[in-house]
Formats: sequence, C-alpha cells, structure tokens
Amino acid sequence: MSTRIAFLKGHGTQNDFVIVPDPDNTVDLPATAVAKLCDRRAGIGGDGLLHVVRSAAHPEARGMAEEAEWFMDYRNADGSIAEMCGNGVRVFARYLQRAGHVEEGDLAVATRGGVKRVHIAKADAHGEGDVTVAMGRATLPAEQATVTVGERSWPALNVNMGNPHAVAFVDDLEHAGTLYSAPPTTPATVYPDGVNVEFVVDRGPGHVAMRVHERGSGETRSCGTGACAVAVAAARRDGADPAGTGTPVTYRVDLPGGTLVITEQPDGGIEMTGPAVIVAEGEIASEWFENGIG
Ligand SMILES: N[C@@H](CCC[C@H](N)C(=O)O)C(=O)O
Repeated sequence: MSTRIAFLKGHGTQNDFVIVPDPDNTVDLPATAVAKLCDRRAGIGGDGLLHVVRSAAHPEARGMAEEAEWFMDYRNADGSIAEMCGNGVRVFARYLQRAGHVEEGDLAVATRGGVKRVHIAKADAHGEGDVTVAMGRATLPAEQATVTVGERSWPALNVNMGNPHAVAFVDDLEHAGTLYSAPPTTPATVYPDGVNVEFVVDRGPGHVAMRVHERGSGETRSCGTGACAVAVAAARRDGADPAGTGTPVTYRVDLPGGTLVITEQPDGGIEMTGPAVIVAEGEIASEWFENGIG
C-alpha cells in the first residue's frame, strides 16, 4: 500500500528547511533519506530538515517532555545531526502555530541543545510577525583556530552556541571566496566534530554583516546560531560587556538572506529575533521516498 508523507517547506532569512510533521515519531529518517529530501535537484531541497516530533515520542527528548511538548529533531542537508539550529527553531515554532498546535505568544521547544523559550509575535496587517528565541549562553572555549581561504588566513574566535562556530573578522566578505567547500580550520584538534565558519565585516556601530559556511550544509544564506556567535565575538572585540555594565548589548547582523537582531543580556542570555515563513506544503510520494537514492 502506498502511504503519503506530509511535508512543508519554510525558511528563516532564507535558511530553508524541509519540515516533516511526525508527532508520534513513526517516519524513519536515516541520513540517506534526509539527504535525498534536501537535494535541490532530485528532492524537495533545503539547507536542513526539521522533524517535528512530540518530545514524549522521541528517545532523545523524553526527559524534556514536561517542559516542552515538541522536539525539534534537526538534521543538516547531508543528513548529519546538529545540536542546534537558530533559524530552524523559529521556523519550527511558526509551523506549530500554523498547524494550530500552539498560539502566538510564548512556548518552549525541546532541542538537542536543551529547551529553548520562544516568543511568536502577534502578526501585523500583512500576517507577518517576528519570532524571538532565547538561545541560552555562549561559551568561548580557550583553544582557538586559524581559518584559511586561498592565500589569506585569519585568527577565529571559538564560540559555542550549543554547536561550534569559528568567527573570523575580515576586510571584505569577498575574501571568503566561493565557499564551495569548507574553509580549513587549523589545528584540526580545535573542532573534532567539524565547525560552522563565519566571515564578518563591520557595517557601523552595533552593525555587522556576515557570510557562513555551515557544517553539513555548505554556504547558506543565513545561520541563526552563527549570527549569535558573531554578535558575541563582535561584542568581545568591541569591549562591550553586558555582564559588567548591566546593560544589554544589541547587534544587527546582516546575512545574504536577511537581517537578524541579536541581544546579549547582562546574565549572558542571548536573544535572537527574525522572521519565520512557511512557503508550501504537500505530500512526498512514498515510492520515491522508499526506493533509495534516485
Ligand atoms: N542553520 C542553522 C545551524 C544548523 C546546524 C549547523 N549546520 C551545524 O552543523 O552546527 C542555524 O540557523 O543556526
């Protein structure tokens, strides 16, 4: 018998996702299936996949079920698993709202990086509203790396937002090159599980622009955790210390796909605000899905 698998397509600042609603965790999604769905020519296409599962139904999220009903089982485009996806959480929340599982306002989402508090703003006259996520605190591991593109190298700040980031301040975003492949970071021991690499330029006070090469997805048009890492790196470089002054520090981060606003609170908590859009929904043909790569 042919079963159909429901999917949606969404994006947050053009970081795009295939969304697979699966409350009871019955859809088998090995890495090969995820890569097939995220393929932009032979599949639906996306930088990643959001598997929407009730926390109680997923072995990795059962412990969070009392705090957060829904678990974002996030996968990169190559099928690999990542701890956290900032744009993904906003799109995940938008999906839950659109599907009637939650209302505008506050909710909690379970992720591999812990429970995230999310606020869905009231929609404006055009039916649009931003989503804000309390992303937690950044950690800055002591070991630093160097990022290289062609003849150029930069020291990179090691920032962990649940997932690893190497943030390099450059003179020109063009210096990042094509980003068709991951820019090498050395020594290799700093990021044993791979890394997301951000290239950053200044645009003005409290305002930066970036490009990113994401682990498991390649160059994307936005990365929420990357924007948070960049804001933290810029604040440290600029000597802005919310903990010391008791004043929140905000950076506007421009990405190829849009703008995110990142605020670091005096307690170290980082808040990310940006759009989240559902663009399509449909059904996956089960013959295609089940018949291997093709
Ligand atoms: N695009 C995401 C980050 C997704 C995970 C990343 N590729 C990794 O492997 O850590 C975001 O918006 O944060």
